[in-house]
Amino acid sequence: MGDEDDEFECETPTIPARTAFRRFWPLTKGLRRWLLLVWLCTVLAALAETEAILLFGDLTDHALQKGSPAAFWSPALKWLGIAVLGALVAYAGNSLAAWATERFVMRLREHVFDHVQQLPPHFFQRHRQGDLLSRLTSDVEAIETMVVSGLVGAASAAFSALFYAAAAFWLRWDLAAATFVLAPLFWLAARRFSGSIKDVSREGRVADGAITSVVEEALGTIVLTQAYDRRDAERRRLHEEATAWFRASVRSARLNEAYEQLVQVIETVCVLAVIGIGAWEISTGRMTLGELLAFAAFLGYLYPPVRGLAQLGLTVTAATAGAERLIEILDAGPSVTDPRHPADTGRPDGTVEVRDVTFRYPGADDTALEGLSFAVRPGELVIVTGPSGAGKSTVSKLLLRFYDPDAGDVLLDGTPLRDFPLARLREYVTLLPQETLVLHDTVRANIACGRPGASDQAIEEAARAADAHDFIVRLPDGYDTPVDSHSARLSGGQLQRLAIARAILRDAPVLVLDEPTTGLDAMAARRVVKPLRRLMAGRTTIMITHDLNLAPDADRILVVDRGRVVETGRHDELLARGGAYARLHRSQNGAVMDTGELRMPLWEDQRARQPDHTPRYGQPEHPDQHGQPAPTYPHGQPTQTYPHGQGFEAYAPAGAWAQPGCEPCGNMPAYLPDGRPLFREEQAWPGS
Ligand SMILES: Nc1ncnc2c1ncn2[C@@H]1O[C@H](COP(=O)(O)OP(=O)(O)OP(=O)(O)O)[C@@H](O)[C@H]1O
Repeated sequence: MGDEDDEFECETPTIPARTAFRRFWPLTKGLRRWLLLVWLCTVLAALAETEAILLFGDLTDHALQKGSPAAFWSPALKWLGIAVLGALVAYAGNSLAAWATERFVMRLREHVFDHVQQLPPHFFQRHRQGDLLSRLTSDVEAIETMVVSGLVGAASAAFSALFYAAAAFWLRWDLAAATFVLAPLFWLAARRFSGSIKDVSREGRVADGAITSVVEEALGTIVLTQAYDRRDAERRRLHEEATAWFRASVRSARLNEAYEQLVQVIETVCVLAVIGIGAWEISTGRMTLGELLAFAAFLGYLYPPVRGLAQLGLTVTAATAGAERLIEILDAGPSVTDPRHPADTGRPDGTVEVRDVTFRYPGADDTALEGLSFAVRPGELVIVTGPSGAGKSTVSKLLLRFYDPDAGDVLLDGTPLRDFPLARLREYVTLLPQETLVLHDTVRANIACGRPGASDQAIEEAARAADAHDFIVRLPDGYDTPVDSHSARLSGGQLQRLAIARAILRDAPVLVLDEPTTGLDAMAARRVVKPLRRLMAGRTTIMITHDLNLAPDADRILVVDRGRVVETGRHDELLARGGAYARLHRSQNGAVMDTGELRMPLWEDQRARQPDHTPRYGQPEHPDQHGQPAPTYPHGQPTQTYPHGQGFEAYAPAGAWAQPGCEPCGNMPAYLPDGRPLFREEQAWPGS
């Protein structure tokens, strides 16, 4: 797998236009007969033009040169009829061509998008999002100019060129032969320019992707930019990429223009040759003026397709640069696929076994997991903890089968995960990722995506179980309020509870929670605990976390380090053992803020250190709302600044722990030392 994926880090491969064309041609299936029709329309339009030119010669010789108005009407009416017919055919052909090309673009974009959605997580870590966006938009359109417009254009231009050339030969073969001697000049000019145009197009496309990436990244980190006044740095980054793009665009325009002008000069040479020879022929009486004008008109019609053919070569060459970038994506395969012979299991009970698993990320030097083993019985809660980079999140990726292990197996109810159909497996194992993922849709749709087709009642029940119903109904449109990931309407904790409601609705037997309280402040984390417990009840849960507040609840704790389990046991046993877990626990308690209910043991420690439960800074001056004496503070001044949780704990009056809006949570503080409630009622809608 390693070799196969190393390509992610390679330069985009260069490929010939023919290979690129063959790669995308199958996507025209179903459109080909329409393309043939477009080509037929072009042929008919060319025939109409030819007839019009012959009528023009006729008019010149009979009506104009002889000054006979009577000779005007018949050819003029025929010409008009042909012009109208030609216009209708051209309209139909061009409309059909637009329909076919847009359809192709749509199909190609969906094809690439669908493929991208199956790619493994490391693909997205190694490619900038903006660059992927530009590949899915402008590069997709470039391919169209190669495959559909390119092909139809080439076929039409080739036909027109041949047709007008034949007509010119038919009119005067000697004159035609004399002018066609110069035709290879067009081909030489196109050849001279095509290499440079491909290089410069490639540079332009890469720069285009880089600009989209910089803008996308800058908008994603706008708070950092503003808070650290990084506007100049971001502007410089954009300027660098924009300069590359600017240079490529200007060079490309210059090359195209130079080619155009060179072709104009070649055309002028041809026209002058015709007029020169024509003048000679007329003077000797071998040709009429009408014939010469008709011949010149054929040449006038002949040049655009000839020039178009050469230009098309350049367009296709430029589009190949886009094709290379798309093929690079399409060649990146998903890391896992559906089994050929899927296991025929019903809903599993939820026994999970990780058996001697070794895993290395594609392209990485070191193994992320090394002989890792553990088992979880149905309904158990197992916490996987350990230092940063130990391999905890990698465990979650293997449990969801984003990757298959290099050695060993991950089993669900005794069946290897690779034997389950992927869609079915992800119904059975639900991930609650560290970053709360929100769809750009309504609150209802965000919960319902846990189980598409769920009834409104089921959605509401899930929201209630996730303690989300109350804040949802306070939103302006309740469940129909639109939200998105950058929405300021919902706090981190509220978004997390939406995600919990979604997971409750999904009702999978196995849950993988990746740092469910990380990134939440103490109060938000506290509000998430009860919904989390409801979610975990009766399900096999593997919780990956640094936060050890739920550790006492766990049936087993696995301490992972450098991809191996270094300790395992229950919270008390591991603390008593005084090993890696005890050290982790100690370091966390020394560094982390209070998370309310989660931190009961700490608070009890605190109380244990003050056996008489007397507030540290003296006796109360007045009783608080619960009839408890309010504490006094140094110099008798209530303190309102709490630099961190520990400071707060030190000030919190013993016995005042109760959270408004939640059932009594034991001896937790409910009020700040100055009497304000510790937990404000949630504002569902800032400013509402
Ligand atoms: N896409 C990747 N490609 C290569 N190596 C990776 C990739 N993702 C993770 N790793 C490496 O695998 C190892 C385990 O990473 P993992 O994310 O599982 O650690 P973790 O314990 O979850 O860390 P943290 O607590 O900081 O999230 C680390 O050494 C990490 O650098």
